[in-house]
Amino acid sequence: MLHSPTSPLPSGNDEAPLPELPCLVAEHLQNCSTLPAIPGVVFQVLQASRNPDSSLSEYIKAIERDPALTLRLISVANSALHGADKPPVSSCQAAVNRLGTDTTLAVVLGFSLIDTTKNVPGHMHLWQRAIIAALSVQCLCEHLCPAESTQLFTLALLQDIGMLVFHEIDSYYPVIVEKHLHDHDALVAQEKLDYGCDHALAGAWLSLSWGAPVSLATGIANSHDIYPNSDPGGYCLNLSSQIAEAWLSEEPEKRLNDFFMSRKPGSLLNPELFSQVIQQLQELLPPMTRLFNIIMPPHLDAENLLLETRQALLNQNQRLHEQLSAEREKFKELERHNELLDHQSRTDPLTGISNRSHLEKHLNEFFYEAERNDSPFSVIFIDLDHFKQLNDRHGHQVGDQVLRSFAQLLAALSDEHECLVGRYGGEEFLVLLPQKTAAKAEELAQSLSHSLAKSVLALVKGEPIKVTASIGIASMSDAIFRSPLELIEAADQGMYLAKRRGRARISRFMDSA
Ligand SMILES: Nc1nc2c(ncn2[C@@H]2O[C@H](COP(=O)(O)OP(=O)(O)OP(=O)(O)O)[C@@H](O)[C@H]2O)c(=O)[nH]1
Repeated sequence: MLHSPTSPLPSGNDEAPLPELPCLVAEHLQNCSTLPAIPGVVFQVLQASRNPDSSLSEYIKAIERDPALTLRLISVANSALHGADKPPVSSCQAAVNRLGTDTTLAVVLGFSLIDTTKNVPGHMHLWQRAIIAALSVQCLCEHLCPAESTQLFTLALLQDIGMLVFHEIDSYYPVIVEKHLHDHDALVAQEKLDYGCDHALAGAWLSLSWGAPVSLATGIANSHDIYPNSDPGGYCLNLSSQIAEAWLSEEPEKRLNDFFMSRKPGSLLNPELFSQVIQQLQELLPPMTRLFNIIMPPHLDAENLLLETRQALLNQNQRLHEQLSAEREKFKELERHNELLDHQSRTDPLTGISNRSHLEKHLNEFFYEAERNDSPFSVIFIDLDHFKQLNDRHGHQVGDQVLRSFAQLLAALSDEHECLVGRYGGEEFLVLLPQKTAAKAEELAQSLSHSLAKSVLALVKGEPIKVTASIGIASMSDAIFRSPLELIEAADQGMYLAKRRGRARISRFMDSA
């Protein structure tokens, strides 16, 4: 961006924290004789507003020089916007007192600018937008940030005055405005492309050139910024622009409804506030447009709009509710699926009891816990006898059935005693007995042998199939085991001893030593 060759600022404003204007705009602002001239009265009000030491009487003295302006200011002070529930004022002093300096300045500037520009093609829309935005921001601020209300009223009313500059610079500008009449963001983007800055910055410098306070100029410059919920003043300003744009669109009810429905979750604009703002605007707009001498923007069917908004809200809530239920169902489904995966990762598919990796995980846990606490921990290693023969004689399917039935016996055992049972591989099974001594493990092994002896594990053509098992037992107290694997190997050795001794029996690792 080029530096402006000659600053449009009156002396004393050099410290204004504004970005520089592009050369083209700065030159026009400096030299353009057709830009709206500020009447002497307004100039004096501006002077007073720039001086922090000015008293209200200086505003009043300046305004009283123009009886017509004084009358209009009194009317504003008595309007529904400022004078509702208050006794009417009849003097300039009382009006300025009621309105405060910010609003007085806005109204005085507004009157003068509107009077001088309203007959220029395209300008009426600008002022209608300004009035709707100013009234909206005032209504919103009353509820969300009353302390900022008057300042933001001024800002909203004057935020688009920079458009007057572009109207003077470029005879094609009215076409651009017309093209983007209902899309302010698109207009701003086009201005930046064509002139190197938007009308907010041009308006800020224009206001400074008239002698407006730096705070007002900065506010105008930043009026297109997007403000978060946490900055209620800025947020109200954003909302007011959107309301004004929707109000002046071709389908105001629909656009306002869409605008409300598209607000972000957690927005400060709740349904009650929205309906209050729309109703207040309906009441305030006619007298205000009369006061400012501008054409009344289209009248809305507010009742219908609010009905539609309420209905849309209900539909939205219903949709949200349905979405939430669907998501909950999806989540439950996912949970079920995860549970299934978890179960599958722990379970031996043939027998339905714990698989080897699950056994090993717990073996580690029990082993190190016993080691740490010097507490008992025993392991039972079971190998079904002559299983190859069984498979060979009756087939694999019968073998599978036997494995499943044996696993059920083991599972019943784990229900009775605090232990973990699982298939270690092939026809080998493990029982892990945390907190159990070798003697307890032996008791349990015997009980298993007895129930195995009584159990029919499969039927082949009505013939009962029974099996025996060789069982080995190892316990933490049997030796110094350096790892969980060494304890399992010891139980395995016990099992082999049982095999060597003739199968269908129980042997302890201790006996093999
Ligand atoms: N049906 C079936 N058989 C299996 C399965 N896994 C391993 N086997 C069989 O189990 C048999 C184990 O045979 P061996 O290791 O020789 O042992 P054994 O025949 O039981 O003899 P001993 O252990 O000495 O009593 C093999 O024939 C394997 O094919 C399985 O999932 N289903």
